[in-house]
Amino acid sequence: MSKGVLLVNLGSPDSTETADVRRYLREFLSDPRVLDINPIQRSALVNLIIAPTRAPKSAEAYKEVWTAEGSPLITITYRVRELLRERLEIPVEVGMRYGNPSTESGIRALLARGVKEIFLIPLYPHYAMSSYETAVAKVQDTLDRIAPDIRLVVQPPFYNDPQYIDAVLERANDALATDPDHVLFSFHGIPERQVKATDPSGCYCLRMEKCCETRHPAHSFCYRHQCFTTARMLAEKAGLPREKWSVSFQSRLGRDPWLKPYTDFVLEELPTQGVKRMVIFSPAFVADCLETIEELGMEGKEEFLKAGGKEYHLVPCLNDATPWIDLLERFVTDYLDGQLSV
Ligand SMILES: C=CC1=C(C)c2cc3[nH]c(cc4nc(cc5[nH]c(cc1n2)c(C)c5CCC(=O)O)C(CCC(=O)O)=C4C)c(C)c3C=C
Ligand SMILES: [Fe+2]
Ligand SMILES: [Fe+2]
Repeated sequence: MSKGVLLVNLGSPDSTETADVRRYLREFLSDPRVLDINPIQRSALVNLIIAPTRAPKSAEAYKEVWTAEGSPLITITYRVRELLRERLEIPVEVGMRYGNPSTESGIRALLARGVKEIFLIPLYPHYAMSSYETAVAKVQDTLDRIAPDIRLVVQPPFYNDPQYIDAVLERANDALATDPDHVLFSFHGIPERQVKATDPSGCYCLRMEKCCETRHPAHSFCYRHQCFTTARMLAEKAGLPREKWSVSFQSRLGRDPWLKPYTDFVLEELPTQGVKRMVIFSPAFVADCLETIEELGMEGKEEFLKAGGKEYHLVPCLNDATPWIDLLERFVTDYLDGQLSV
């Protein structure tokens, strides 16, 4: 059977024009897996509050990171596609969950090559309904609509894959060589209620103390547990003593409680605890994007320095680094060798 690979990431606006950013935010935040509230409230919130007020602010932020080629997230994902194509004999396409190139265009490009089975790699190491789950659902829904006979096989989250851990650490050699006082692992946040919503037992995650540190089947879907595991594995592999590293969650939106501690608060607090030199990782993102370049690289750095910090080193994402391409290639060869079931 003819097989092909689809890489799916989050997506960016088409340009930094406010109208394009507004269109992108509307599509993104109308997703019930992102704003998981009553549909009438969601529509009111998106159309009456977020689209008018957030779009101009986000457009300014996007201007800070935009390059001559466009959005970093999109151009990096295209480079990854090219590098994978050089190594594989089966077609490789890209589709974004929101915006362009759309998920559907990626699928149609594979269908045009005669592909009958798609191997989907959601470009997220961790499971969250607002990232991994919605990417899989979008691909499945699109296939049901335009090509119901096509089979779909999905790469599971790889947050604890030793090869992913090594690939992330390889990006940190220069930063860690600065002998930091503290290392912060900052993950994209999600609302606490979404951790509870994806708990299949309905009674475990965030409902008891240390839930994420004790073994439990719910952890196949627990973003918080998976982030903690990635951070612990990175810290252990880097030989960091326990008191020299911590985890935080960034990019919250709205007033509901999100996973804590919040990165911006931690960055202001660390200098008051004697931390002058720090290194910050963002292991939830495989490609540099608005949330790493602007939020951590610019805003976060300013917050830390203003609070009395002296040195701040942001570890670049995996981007198009060879160990990451090696890992993606391994995912595909494992799939082709039949090590993943449909
Ligand atoms: C790591 C995976 C991501 C999760 C989980 C996630 C959850 C999540 N995000 C928002 C709201 C926004 N996120 C925005 C940007 C953005 N988010 C991710 C990844 C995850 N989001 C990425 C890679 C990016 C950058 C995209 C780019 O073009 O570079 C934005 C847009 C920018 C802004 O206005 O801040 C919003 C909005 C929610 C509400 C959420 C979970 C519920
Ligand atoms: Fe996000
Ligand atoms: Fe948990």
